[in-house]
Amino acid sequence: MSSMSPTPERPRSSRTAAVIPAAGRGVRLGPGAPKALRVLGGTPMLIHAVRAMAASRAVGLVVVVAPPDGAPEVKNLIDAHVLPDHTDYLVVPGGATRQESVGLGLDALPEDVSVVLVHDAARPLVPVDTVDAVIEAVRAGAPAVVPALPLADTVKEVEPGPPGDPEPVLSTPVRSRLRAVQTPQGFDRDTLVRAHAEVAVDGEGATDDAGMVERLGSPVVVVPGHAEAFKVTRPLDLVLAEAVLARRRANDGF
Ligand SMILES: Nc1ccn([C@@H]2O[C@H](COP(=O)(O)OP(=O)(O)OP(=O)(O)O)[C@@H](O)[C@H]2O)c(=O)n1
Ligand SMILES: C[C@](O)(CO)[C@H](O)COP(=O)(O)O
Repeated sequence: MSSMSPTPERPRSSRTAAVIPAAGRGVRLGPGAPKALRVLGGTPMLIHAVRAMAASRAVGLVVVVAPPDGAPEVKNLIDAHVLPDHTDYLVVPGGATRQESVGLGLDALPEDVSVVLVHDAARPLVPVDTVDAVIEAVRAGAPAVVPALPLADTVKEVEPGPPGDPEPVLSTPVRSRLRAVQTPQGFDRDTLVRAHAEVAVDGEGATDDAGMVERLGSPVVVVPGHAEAFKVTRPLDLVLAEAVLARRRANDGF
């Protein structure tokens, strides 16, 4: 494990890098430290997410996008935790939206990276098999790959109104055609960089990176996601994450 300065280097061979947007505040999780720094099983969520990417032999570099004023703290945190020898990392400050933070992570990639994963720090428990399946699909030629799961709930499209008011239903999409999308999402680097440079997104920005690639007109494919790749968004998700981690530790015997 080693840290690098965020300057481009000359290409030597083609590497796969993971960009981890971790600059969010975690408003929906409630008051406390920035979400990525909250502890899960005694270890910050961000460290779980970094290790989940580094668990793949294919990932040679992890770029962590820290809260805008928290890059030194995040670098110290990662320095204090063990990562596999094959994994370099960089820490860069993030932006006001997830999209902006991912863009700042992409700007920091060295020249020799050709495949990029974008993985939410808020999905700390994604299994390595899911990471590898995404990378494999990109390496096999897909410019954009997303892990996703079928939905358990029926979904309604509504006309949004003021919070708490009844909202008229506009339609019920056919559930069997819907997928709930997770991360890591995997990309051919040039495609993702072009999407971030060319796709204009209004309002809050894009909710995921594959959506931006779709707007370019490039194909996006789905591979099977995993139940344990869920996003820690609300307090109940933390309870589930602690339970998953406790079960893993019991199974691993430590
Ligand atoms: N300005 C932002 C906002 C979000 N993220 C990251 O994007 C991922 C997914 O975002 P989300 O789960 O919505 O995190 P938060 O924005 O922190 O959550 P909330 O909307 O509840 O504040 C997280 O790893 C988060 O740290 C980021 O890097 N920069
Ligand atoms: C990228 C993502 O995790 C895919 O499901 C999701 O869209 C992030 O949304 P958030 O509101 O920024 O958590």
